[in-house]
Amino acid sequence: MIMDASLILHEMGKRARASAAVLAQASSAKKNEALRAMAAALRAHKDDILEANGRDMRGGEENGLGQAMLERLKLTEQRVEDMAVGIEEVAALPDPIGQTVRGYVNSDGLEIAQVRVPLGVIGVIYESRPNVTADTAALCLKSGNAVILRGGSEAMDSSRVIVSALIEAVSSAGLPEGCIQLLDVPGHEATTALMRLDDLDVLIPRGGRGLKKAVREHCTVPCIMTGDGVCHTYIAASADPQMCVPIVINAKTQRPSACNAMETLLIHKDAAPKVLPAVANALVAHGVELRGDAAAREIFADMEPAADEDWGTEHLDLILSVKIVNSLDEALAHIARWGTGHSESILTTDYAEAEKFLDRVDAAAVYVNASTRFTDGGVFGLGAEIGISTQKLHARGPMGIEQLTSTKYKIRGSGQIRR
Ligand SMILES: NC(=O)C1=CN([C@@H]2O[C@H](COP(=O)(O)OP(=O)(O)OC[C@H]3O[C@@H](n4cnc5c(N)ncnc54)[C@H](OP(=O)(O)O)[C@@H]3O)[C@@H](O)[C@H]2O)C=CC1
Ligand SMILES: N[C@@H](CCC(=O)OP(=O)(O)O)C(=O)O
Repeated sequence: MIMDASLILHEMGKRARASAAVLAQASSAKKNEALRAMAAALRAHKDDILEANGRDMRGGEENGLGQAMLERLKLTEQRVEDMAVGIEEVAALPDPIGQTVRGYVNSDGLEIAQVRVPLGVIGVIYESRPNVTADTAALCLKSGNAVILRGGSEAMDSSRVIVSALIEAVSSAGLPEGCIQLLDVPGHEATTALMRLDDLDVLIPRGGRGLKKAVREHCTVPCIMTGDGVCHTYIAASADPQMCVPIVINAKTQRPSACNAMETLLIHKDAAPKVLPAVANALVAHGVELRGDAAAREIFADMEPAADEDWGTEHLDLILSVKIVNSLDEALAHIARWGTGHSESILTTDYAEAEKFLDRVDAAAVYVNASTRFTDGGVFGLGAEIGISTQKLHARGPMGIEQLTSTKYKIRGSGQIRR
């Protein structure tokens, strides 16, 4: 299987590289034409896509996939339409390629322009969420990059039909079919081979800890990790009690399977007696299982004891760890110890405390008085996102089209030599 995947990928890499060269020179009008054709193709192939998704759903159910994961795998007519609209929104974004980031004349009289260019060939490994296939293909095409997609195995039928519709559209718009390719090989040997594909300019792995570990062990190409989220909400002593229930409920229950959902609630000891009962009752009413430390369980008895491993666990489900802390510093230390650098929030009315939290927490997105669920490319005004980077190099936080570009310097001289 290693040989098979590597051989297949070798050919895919060559096609992607050749297609990337064409795409890098394509006009904005041509790319937008292709994107609009991609949206139309999804609508035209809606029935095939839903049929394939039905097969994936049945497979998921047979294999015991949890409700949250099935919900994320499922497509409906509305979700296919949302995918098409999402691609049209990407088409409507300004083209980043060719933009001048900085332009100046240096002391030698050289005209120096730093301009945006595509990254080249991008590999994306992602979870079993079919809309990511369309979003990622659209973002890569708009930013002038060829992409090799490897979606989650539970969504493979859906991805296959979606990618085939997208390729048909790209080709009808006169761009090379190799701009968008699907690595349609099951098993982790295939994803591991993608991590080693020399033709990739960058790999974007989007997934949980198993994937992260595999990337650390096997990846030989530059990589932007969009990681798991052990996200916290800290209710400070001065928190506005009116805000606590809606924000906590939203952060935990609006989409528990998302990486930006809250996994641990920290509460200052002075706020806990007033706030915890209302918050905990609301969570239980929303079906959330609570796992608390001893102090939390003294205030709200309907909680399982939290084990040490709960603090580091991304449940991705209706399970929440709860801990009472003595100070902001203790909350910061807990987040530094157990957080994954994704999204963290403080609820407070104290300005100094809010600013300290914003400054000290080392995460991609740090919030005051808002739900961690907001960490999202669409919400942040990027159009869509290819993932939320939890690393610092090249890009951090939601990654849209600009984050899929690099720059180069164009220098225009008039005979200068360096002395
Ligand atoms: N920061 C972000 O932008 C995002 C983060 N996430 C995170 O993703 C996780 C949930 O996704 P989940 O369904 O668990 O997806 P996984 O992490 O299990 O899988 C994602 C992809 O990685 C592959 N993969 C998983 N493990 C390995 C491995 N050991 N070696 C090689 N390839 C591997 C999978 O292939 P296969 O399906 O064949 O197993 C799949 O294509 C959560 O932790 C969530 O927070 C999710 C979305 C966005
Ligand atoms: N940006 C996304 C979160 C990304 C994410 O976690 O996706 P998934 O793990 O597939 O549910 C959102 O909040 O909609």
